[in-house]
Amino acid sequence: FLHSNSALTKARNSYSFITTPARSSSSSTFIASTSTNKNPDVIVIGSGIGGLCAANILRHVHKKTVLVLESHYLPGGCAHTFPIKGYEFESGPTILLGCSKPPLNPLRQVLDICGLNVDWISYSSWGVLGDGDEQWDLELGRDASNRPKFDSIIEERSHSPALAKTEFAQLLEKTLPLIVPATEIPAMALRADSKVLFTLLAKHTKSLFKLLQLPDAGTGPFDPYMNGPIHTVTDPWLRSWLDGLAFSLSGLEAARTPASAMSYVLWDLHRDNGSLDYPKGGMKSLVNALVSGLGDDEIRLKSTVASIDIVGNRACGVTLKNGEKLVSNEGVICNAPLWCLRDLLKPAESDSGNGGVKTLLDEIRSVNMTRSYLHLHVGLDAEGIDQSKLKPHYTVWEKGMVGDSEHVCSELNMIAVSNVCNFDDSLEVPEGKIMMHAYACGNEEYGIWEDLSKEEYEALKKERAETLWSAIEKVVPDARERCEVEMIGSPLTHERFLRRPRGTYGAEVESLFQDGSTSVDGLVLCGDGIFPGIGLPSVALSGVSAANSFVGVWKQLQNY
Ligand SMILES: Cc1cc2nc3c(=O)[nH]c(=O)nc-3n(C[C@H](O)[C@H](O)[C@H](O)COP(=O)(O)OP(=O)(O)OC[C@H]3O[C@@H](n4cnc5c(N)ncnc54)[C@H](O)[C@@H]3O)c2cc1C
Repeated sequence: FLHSNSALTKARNSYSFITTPARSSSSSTFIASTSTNKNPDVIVIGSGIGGLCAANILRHVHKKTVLVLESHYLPGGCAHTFPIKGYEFESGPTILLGCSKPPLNPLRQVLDICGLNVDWISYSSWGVLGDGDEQWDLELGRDASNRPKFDSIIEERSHSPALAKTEFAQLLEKTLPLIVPATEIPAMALRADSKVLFTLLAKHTKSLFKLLQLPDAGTGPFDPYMNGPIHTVTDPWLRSWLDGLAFSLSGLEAARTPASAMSYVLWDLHRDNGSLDYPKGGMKSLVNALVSGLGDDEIRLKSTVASIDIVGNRACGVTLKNGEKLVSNEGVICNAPLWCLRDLLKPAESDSGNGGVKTLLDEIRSVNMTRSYLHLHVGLDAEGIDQSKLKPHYTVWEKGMVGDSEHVCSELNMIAVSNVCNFDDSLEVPEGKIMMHAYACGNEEYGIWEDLSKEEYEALKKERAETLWSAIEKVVPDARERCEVEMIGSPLTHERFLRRPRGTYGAEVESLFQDGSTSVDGLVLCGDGIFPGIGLPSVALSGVSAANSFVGVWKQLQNY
């Protein structure tokens, strides 16, 4: 308790350092005065949630020294928060489940095992706004007769409700075995190499046995549950809903989303007391908690890694963009997106020990990207807005949910509107104001934004953001008159500030790395390019797995 309190103070201090322009512009890298100049055991490239989780597990559980190198001036990667005119806008995630009640997701497991505290706000419904007058609330959990509350939505919305309800009930039943890994196996049991079989055998034999009976051991896409042979969803409304739900998880329709992620989300949303969770104080408090778990000299911001130094076939450190060389005793964890990693691997033609690098580069070449994002962040005057009538989140289907010509996931159709001031009054916004974030999820084409003049670029931003504005207006009709801050983010903004090549949401499920192991000794990967892919719980899991592979099986088993 004492540790986490002092650590939080440290996080606050370091955050004020990060957000104070006068200080942050005074130096190109953040090197704490307490730096010991000793080589860390493990260097972590990137302070996304995956990298921060890996570093915390290494430090707190395995007692290794770490150094996290982040190219941005803010930590958190896609989950970072940025201050503008008194508002703390969130650049990405807001929707989480499995943080407030068991079974706890890997992210919450990391916080717990490392003694880091975040308070969680739970809520149990979000709004859905379709074309025309369509408007309904997705109520989570079960009703008095223990049926998913979602059944009554199906009843109202599907044209063949009896069929749709049966198909949904069967879907929940048939996907139940897939939640074994998420509900029975703690993240600490996993590791990014084949020795994972030993840890599972030693401590989780029954669950391992169940896992091995799953198709593809649970790592495949959801397709067999949407289109057969395991189960077929034929009802058009239900199919659209599942596609939309999947799309916000993976940037892909349901059939191409990881079956394990889909099954877990379906189970968790519709279980007894199903709810969603949000870190009180916003994503900043989550990132701060993870940063506070590291020593002052264990994270350096504005430190872009230019290459991973590989001698023979072993990763033994990195070179920064400013030429500084940093050596690690045991290896390197890369949390940067896979396409960034590609640029950090430079095989020397003359070195015959570079076979591992070439193999890894070939693997990365075969990874396909999902598309990008369009963002609209607004600060609004809240006078007269009755938040009790609003929801913390909306899914807006601008062109409808079930269309003949337009797929539910088609361009600028599904817009997420996040209204987190609805339930968290501790967020940083000026007095009497609220902030909203509307975004077109993972389907914005990067190509249309390339090679434009400044004028063309600004005009395109205005034009494309009209759809996002219209989504916000469905929630607050006079939003434009209330607006005092407006920021439109294109795929180029996404690429620049989230360091995501071509602004991508992440890797397509078919090309995810199955685990973080690589053909280069001492180089382990974590983040949303690694199974189970996109999402904070998933990247936390790959972070833990990467960290665990820096200790032997026996030590890992002793440590949890
Ligand atoms: C708009 C949006 C909404 C989302 N909503 C949700 C949601 O509601 N719920 C959910 O669970 N998930 C959501 N996600 C997905 C989730 O945010 C991501 O999957 C997750 O944050 C990715 O984390 P990561 O650890 O893989 O890496 P990233 O967040 O990509 O972090 C990688 C880090 O590496 C750094 N880096 C890259 N190259 C270098 C280099 N050469 N040197 C040093 N540092 C480098 C980057 O700056 C970055 O900080 C959303 C994402 C977005 C964009």
